[in-house]
Amino acid sequence: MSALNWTETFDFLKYTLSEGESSDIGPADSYPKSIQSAPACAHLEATLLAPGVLQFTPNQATDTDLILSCAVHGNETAPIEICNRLTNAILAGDLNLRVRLLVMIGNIPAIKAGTRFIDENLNRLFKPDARLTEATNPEQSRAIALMAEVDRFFESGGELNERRRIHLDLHTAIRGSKHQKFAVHPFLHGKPYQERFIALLSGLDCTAVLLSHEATGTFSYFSSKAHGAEAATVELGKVMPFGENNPMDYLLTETTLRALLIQQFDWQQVNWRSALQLFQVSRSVHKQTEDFSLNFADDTFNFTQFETDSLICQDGDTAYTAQAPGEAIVFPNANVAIGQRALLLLQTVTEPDQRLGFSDA
Ligand SMILES: O=C(O)CCC(=O)N[C@@H](CCC(=O)O)C(=O)O
Ligand SMILES: [Zn+2]
Repeated sequence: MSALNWTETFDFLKYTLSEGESSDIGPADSYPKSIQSAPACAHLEATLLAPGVLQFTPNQATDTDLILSCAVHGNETAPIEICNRLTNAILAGDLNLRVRLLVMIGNIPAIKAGTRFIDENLNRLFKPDARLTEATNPEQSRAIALMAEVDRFFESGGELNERRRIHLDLHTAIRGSKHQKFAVHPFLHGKPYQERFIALLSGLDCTAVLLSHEATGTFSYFSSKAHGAEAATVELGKVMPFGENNPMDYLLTETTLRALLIQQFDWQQVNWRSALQLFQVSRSVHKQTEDFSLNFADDTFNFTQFETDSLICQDGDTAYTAQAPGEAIVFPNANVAIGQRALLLLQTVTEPDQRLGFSDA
């Protein structure tokens, strides 16, 4: 294994973005690389497994395998900054890690380009039951590599019944939201929800959780379905350029992430029932024609509700109207490719315990 010497100026994000552009970090194919001489290396191993993929393994026994991923969409900068701060803090010895941790920076070329993706939306390519095996563009090859890293990380941690597996895939939303921070919980195919995980999402400052109604190609769905991980797409505010995110907006989120990393997060202290609204995804609208339009203004917030029978969007000859009182929109985007999801429709869940299935907890 090749080695990389940590110095006080080491910065995980800068290192990842400068790879291939600087002669002092070695060729891009010299993986894995063990990080040496960091203050934290006295009590953990830090190994760069691939560009933007860094595993921390504490020397002492752990019972949790945690994945923190960001930049699955390249222009969603706040999560990248959060993951970078946490990673640098661990290496500098400022955070006493007590879980196995895999940090993943998703779409590196898209970060450099300042765009959501280069050729294709990476967060539609993680299909556990119809896996990509050959790539025809950068996102497809990255999806194949990231899925292999997730497989290896969870499988090498130990059996699912002996470990807690968590994957938090951190994003930001394109438009403003009535809930500044919220999470999308993957479809569980009838398996039970975990109250401790809903409480964790609340602890991360999410005030809404959307329960998916179907299989998808998202990164969090992959970890949930293929590895039984407690997983979610966590939306942390709105897309902003690097440097324009206010760290104060992420104080609670980051405090909870730090607590999770040092095994000090106590989910039973979180009053999620009063802090969090639950939504069921009722419909997923996929764009079918170039003649697709949204029937509301560009600055309409996520979670805006529509009156029954009012027009939400039009796709060629098909009109989508609100089917129940208070049906709400999230992630509307008329500019997606044909066949891709153009928006989700939501119903408010009035009996969260009943819907989540742990009313006796
Ligand atoms: O704001 C938007 O329109 C998109 C924000 C975003 O990237 N959301 C994720 C959600 C993934 C999920 O449904 O779990 C995405 O669209 O990939
Ligand atoms: Zn995103």
